[in-house]
Amino acid sequence: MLPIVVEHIHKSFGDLKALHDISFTVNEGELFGLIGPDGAGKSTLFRILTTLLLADKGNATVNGLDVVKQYRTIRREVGYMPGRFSLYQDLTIEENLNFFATIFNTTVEENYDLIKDIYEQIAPFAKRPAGKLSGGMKQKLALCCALVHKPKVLFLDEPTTGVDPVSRKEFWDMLRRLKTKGIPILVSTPYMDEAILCDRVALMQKGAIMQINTPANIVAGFGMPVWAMKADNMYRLIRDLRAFEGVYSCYAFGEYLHVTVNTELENVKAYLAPLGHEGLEIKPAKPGIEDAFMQLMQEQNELA
Ligand SMILES: Nc1ncnc2c1ncn2[C@@H]1O[C@H](COP(=O)(O)OP(=O)(O)OP(=O)(O)O)[C@@H](O)[C@H]1O
Repeated sequence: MLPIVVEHIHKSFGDLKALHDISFTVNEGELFGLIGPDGAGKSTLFRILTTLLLADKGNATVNGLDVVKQYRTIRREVGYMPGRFSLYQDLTIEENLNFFATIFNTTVEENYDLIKDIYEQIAPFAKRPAGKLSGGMKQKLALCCALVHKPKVLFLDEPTTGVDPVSRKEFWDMLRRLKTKGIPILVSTPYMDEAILCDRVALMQKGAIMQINTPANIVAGFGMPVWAMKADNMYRLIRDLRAFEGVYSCYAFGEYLHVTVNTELENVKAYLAPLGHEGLEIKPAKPGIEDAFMQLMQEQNELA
């Protein structure tokens, strides 16, 4: 039995198609990522799978249970960390955790082995109200609360959004450790650097899945050379490159632009030369998952 099966799910809000024909499966023990920008439909899908929202069309099962007919059992069996902070701000760390344990008819002690690693990091602040914790600590507490009843499947909706880079890294280290305990995890993120930490990912945009694969296969399937470019005036460089028909895609990547071209590179250089860009640098770049994602987004936009 697969932990998550999604078949042809559709969901609209008025005229807006939030999800369009979404299908995928999550395997036993898998860390599966839904990757996409704001508005891609990730939270809507989480809400359908955690039985908080009904799809217009399509079927889905979680741990073999139908999200419509068996919603009560699913609610008992899954852990869900919603995108927005879900804890009680006035309750302390300890009180929040005990509260979540109680509503699932269990105790913190009963499943302590599962949360021990994470809880120990916030235990020194056990008496502090959740509202007074840093973003990274809130996120650890929210994860403990989602795990306290030993869920059979874990849903984490944008757990690292708005969290500092160090806490983001720590969080992903925690997820890798959780994975070794065999809990299948569906996690969403808008951050591409987190995509590569998943076993498989679905790249989403505007309510549709563009590709599902392992991060390595997605990168391997990227068929174009990528050029890293920079100049003193990056704003003008990006504007000039995007205005040139020989440039296929161009977007900011760290301190460089990542550029793909549908002409010889020499033609791009010849186009830029008279424009007088100071400090212009052009060098080959190694394609990453961001490049694959941008290419897929562009292809989808061209089809639309
Ligand atoms: N209850 C609702 N009523 C109307 N529109 C909605 C509702 N919920 C979501 N939407 C719209 O559906 C689309 C998908 O939203 P969703 O929250 O699922 O995206 P997301 O990928 O999770 O991004 P975000 O990080 O912004 O939440 C967006 O355009 C959003 O405005």
